[in-house]
Amino acid sequence: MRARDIGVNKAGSPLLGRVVAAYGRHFEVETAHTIYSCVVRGKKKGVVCGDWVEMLPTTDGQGIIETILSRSSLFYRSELFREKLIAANVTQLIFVLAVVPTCNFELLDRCLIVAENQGIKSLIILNKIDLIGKDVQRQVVAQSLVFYRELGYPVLEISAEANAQLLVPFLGGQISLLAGQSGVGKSTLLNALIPVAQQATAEISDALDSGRHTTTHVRLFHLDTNSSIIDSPGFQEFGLQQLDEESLAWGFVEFRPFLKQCKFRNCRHVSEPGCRLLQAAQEGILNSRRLACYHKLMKCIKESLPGGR
Ligand SMILES: Nc1nc2c(ncn2[C@@H]2O[C@H](COP(=O)(O)OP(=O)(O)OP(=O)(O)O)[C@@H](O)[C@H]2O)c(=O)[nH]1
Ligand SMILES: [Zn+2]
Repeated sequence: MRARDIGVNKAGSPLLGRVVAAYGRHFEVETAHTIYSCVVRGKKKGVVCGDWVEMLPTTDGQGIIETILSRSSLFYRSELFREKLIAANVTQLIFVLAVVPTCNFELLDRCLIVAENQGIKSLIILNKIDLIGKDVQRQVVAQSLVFYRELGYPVLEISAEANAQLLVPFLGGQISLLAGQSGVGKSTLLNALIPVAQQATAEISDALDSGRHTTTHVRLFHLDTNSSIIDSPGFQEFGLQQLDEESLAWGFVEFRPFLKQCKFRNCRHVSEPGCRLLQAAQEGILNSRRLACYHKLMKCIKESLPGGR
C-alpha cells in the first residue's frame, strides 16, 4: 500500500491509516491528512507499529482503532510468558552490530531465523567502523562477517557518524526495521538518514522524563514516499518460543539443502543415525557454531526455557 492510498473520507466511515508509533496502549495512526492519537477498541490486543488499520476519529485528533488489516509479515519475539510484537509489514531487517559493544552473533542468528520465517530479507551492518584501529582487529571482526556474506546476506561496514549515506541504496522501496543490541548505533544511523527522527526521539524522552535519549518505543519514519525505517529499542533477549522445530531449522538458510536428506523423515538432527545435517557438519560443510546454536535453540523451545542471549 502506498502513502497516497491512505485515507477514506466518507463521513462516519472508518479511515484507513498506518500505525507509526506504539506507546504501550497508545498508538499514533497516520492517515492521508493527519496523525491521530489512538487507543484500541475493547480488549483487542496486538496492534503493532507498521500495521495498517481502520480507525474511527472521535474528538479532536483522537481516534479508536477498530480493525487491523492482514499483515505481510510480523516480526516478534516470544519468551515463556510474554510475546513481544515488534513491527508489522516489514520487508527488510537491518540488523546492526558494532565494533563496540562486542558483537552478539547469537542474537543476530535469532533475528535472522525470525526474518527467514516471515519472508523478510535481511541486511547486516557493522557500525562504528571508525573505531577499528589496527589491521588485526579489523581482520578479526571482518572474518566473523565473511561467514554471513557467504550465506548470502549483504554485510555493510559503516560509521553512522561519518558515512551513514552508504546505506541509502539498500533502502529504496523497503520498510526496514532497525534492530540490534542497545548501544550499537541504531538511532545515530536513523538520525543521520532522517534528521527529523532526532527531534522525535528527544521529545519522547523529554515527555517521559527519562533523561536519556535512548529509544524506548517502536516508531516508523518516512525516508521518502515509498521507503520507511522503523526504529526499535535495543534488546538483549530474543526468545523464539513462537517457532516449532521445523521452522527453526528452516531459519538456518545453509541447512535447507540437507533437511530432506536425513534417513528419518522426522529427524531432529541431534544424534539420529543417517542424519545428513550432522554428517555435513562432520565433513566440515556446515559451520559447527551454527549447528550448536540450532541445538541450543531447539532445547530452549522444547523445554520452554527463557529467551537466553
Ligand atoms: N565512534 C562511533 N560512535 C558511534 C557511532 N554510531 C553511534 N555511536 C555512539 O554509540 C552510542 C550509542 O548510539 P545509539 O545510536 O544511541 O545506539 P542505539 O543502538 O540506538 O541504542 P538504544 O537506543 O539503547 O537501542 C552513542 O554514544 C553514539 O554516539 C559511530 O559510527 N562511531
Ligand atoms: Zn537430520
